[in-house]
Amino acid sequence: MHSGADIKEFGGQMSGPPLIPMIHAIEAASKPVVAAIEGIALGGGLELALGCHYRIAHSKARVGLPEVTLGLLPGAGGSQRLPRLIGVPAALDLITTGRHVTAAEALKFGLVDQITDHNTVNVAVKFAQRVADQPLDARRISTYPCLCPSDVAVLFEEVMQRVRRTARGAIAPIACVQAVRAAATLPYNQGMERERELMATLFTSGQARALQYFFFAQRAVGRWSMPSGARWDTSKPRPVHKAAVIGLGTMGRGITVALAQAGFSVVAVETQEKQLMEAKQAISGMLERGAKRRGVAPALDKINYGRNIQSVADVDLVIEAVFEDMALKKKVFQQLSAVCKPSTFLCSNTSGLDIDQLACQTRNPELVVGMHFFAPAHVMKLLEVVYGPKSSPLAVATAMQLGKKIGKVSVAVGNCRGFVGNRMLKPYLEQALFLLEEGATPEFVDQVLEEFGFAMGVFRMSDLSGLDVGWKVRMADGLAMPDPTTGQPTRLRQGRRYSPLGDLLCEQGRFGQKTGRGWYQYDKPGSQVAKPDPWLHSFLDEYRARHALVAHRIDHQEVLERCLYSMINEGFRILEDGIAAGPEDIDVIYVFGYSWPRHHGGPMFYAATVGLNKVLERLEHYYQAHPDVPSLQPCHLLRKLVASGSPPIQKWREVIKKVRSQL
Ligand SMILES: CCC/C=C/C(=O)SCCNC(=O)CCNC(=O)[C@H](O)C(C)(C)COP(=O)([O-])OP(=O)([O-])OC[C@H]1O[C@@H](n2cnc3c(N)ncnc32)[C@H](O)[C@@H]1OP(=O)([O-])[O-]
Repeated sequence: MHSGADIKEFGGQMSGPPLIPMIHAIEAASKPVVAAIEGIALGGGLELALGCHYRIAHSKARVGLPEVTLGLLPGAGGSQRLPRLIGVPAALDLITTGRHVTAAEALKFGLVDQITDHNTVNVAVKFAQRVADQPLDARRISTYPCLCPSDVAVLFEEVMQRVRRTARGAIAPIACVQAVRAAATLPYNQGMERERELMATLFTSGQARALQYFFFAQRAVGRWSMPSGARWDTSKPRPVHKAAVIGLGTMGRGITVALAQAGFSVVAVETQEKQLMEAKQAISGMLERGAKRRGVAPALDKINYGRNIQSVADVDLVIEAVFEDMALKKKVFQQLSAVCKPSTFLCSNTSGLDIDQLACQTRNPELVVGMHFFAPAHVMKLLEVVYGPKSSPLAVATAMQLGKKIGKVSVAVGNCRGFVGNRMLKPYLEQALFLLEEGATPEFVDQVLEEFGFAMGVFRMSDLSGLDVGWKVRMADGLAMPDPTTGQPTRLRQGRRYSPLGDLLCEQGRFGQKTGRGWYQYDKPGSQVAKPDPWLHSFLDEYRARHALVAHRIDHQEVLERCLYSMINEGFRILEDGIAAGPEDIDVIYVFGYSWPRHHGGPMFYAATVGLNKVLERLEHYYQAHPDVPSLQPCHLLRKLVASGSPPIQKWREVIKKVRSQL
């Protein structure tokens, strides 16, 4: 088993002998060298095997060149040998995606010479004896010509365009294509030189550091802790065999599919007949499509549908996914508490409501936690597991383990409005609206955010998810209403600046893609092609005139700083309040749940990269200009970190601990 270089050593002194000369020496050896691959051979591990004359893999082995996921390329000859061995198209696929392949697939590619179910080393020794007297000249991959399709220039052009489109500003996938192009067009030695130059650029890039940080952050979130001192390693989960989902709207359907696909028996309850029929059809379709993609049988028989909440009496865990309305959810929790076994965990898929209020409706509030999925729930990797003041470590451990079993990256977070993800989204969305009021257009704001690396800018995203969702929440909060004295929308609510722009669009029936109009216009309802809307531009002009707002030129820097730094500032408040245990939790939530570009590490890592003093200074600047926007006021923890000399992100927890103990 060889998982490649020790990622902690990147950027510092690497231990052990230099890999490239060692691989060259193996390849140049006059005796045959056979690599026996068991478990995994990734990165440098596979590059070493590519220097050998033959490769034998166990049938359960996996191989791959995952360097691109760490912001690098296979820099020990991998980018030059792999295309020579398996051809340019297959090598481009493996190197630009970093995906792991099974032994069977590796054999199909010609990456390994033989696979075995027996002891790999024994088989490799026998193999070596068999080939001992065969000439090695034809086994040294660096001497192979690179197998290219005749239209290789067109192929590289197409791949480069596709990679640029999907890389969202990440440089490693592009460098990977350039390195493979060098293999296809240059002699081996020159190709190696090009690989070295490209690797040197990547090695010192901030993106590689961000991706390597993120590798460890993903693993760090599994080591959760609660302010009570409960921890992942001292809290045992209870096994869950049978689960239930209550409410089969979009979220409930996705959650049911995720559970069934992972092998859980699911009781899926929907009280409305028509909705239940539609849900059954939709869930079966999702399961069948997923099974076809994975080449397995659809898990249709794992689900029992029902209209009656009584049918969940014997399940181990329930996930409530009814409409986002506190009164309704409270009622459901009262019913569940009466119907279920006393030991059943009761979880809510709320995206921001108070878990404690729900827990208070039940006999066993310690068994209540939030399980906040992201749409579409069977696809999106993120799960926020939300503990309230009464939630037991057992309930948190069980929800975290269930998340893992259904393939989610689960992050344990505290209970507050919006939890971590949606709480941080609020100032970000708010700033985007303020920027429109002050002179920007939705297209410009989105362009800046998409250039930064978000899959979608804030306004395109809002059109996709539907403007009416937030409108209903703001109405319930008493925000989205005209001023009772004037009947006019006001720009001040509850003592702070408020933008009613989203509410005004909803009043016009502009709910986004589904109505064919939102921040953009669409050819027809449901279309995904967003086009700038002249109506919206005149509407903004009129709005500014009505409120005596003078449009000013807003540049790229202002959009980025106001949207991102206000969100980051909220992230520091979340850390200060103990809602997230550390910056890694926030960063993992943002990358997996909100399409934050992974090559920027996550919002908190990005703040560290920009420099905490710069973030502080710019927030102070904007807060001075907008004193009625509290989210721009730099929080105590940020000031404290800057005053402590802006320690590296790995040391923030020490400062956070001090700040929390002073509160
Ligand atoms: C010039 C040429 C240089 C060569 C470059 C390369 O080789 S680039 C290629 C570089 N290689 C890669 O990109 C491979 C990266 N690794 C993987 O993809 C997966 O770990 C796995 C598939 C090997 C095992 O998955 P799994 O779910 O069974 O296990 P898990 O993921 O939970 O890990 C268990 C523990 O091991 C830790 N750890 C693991 N690998 C490394 C590492 N390389 N380094 C350091 N640490 C590593 C991991 O952090 C965790 O520690 P914790 O949190 O317990 O303290």
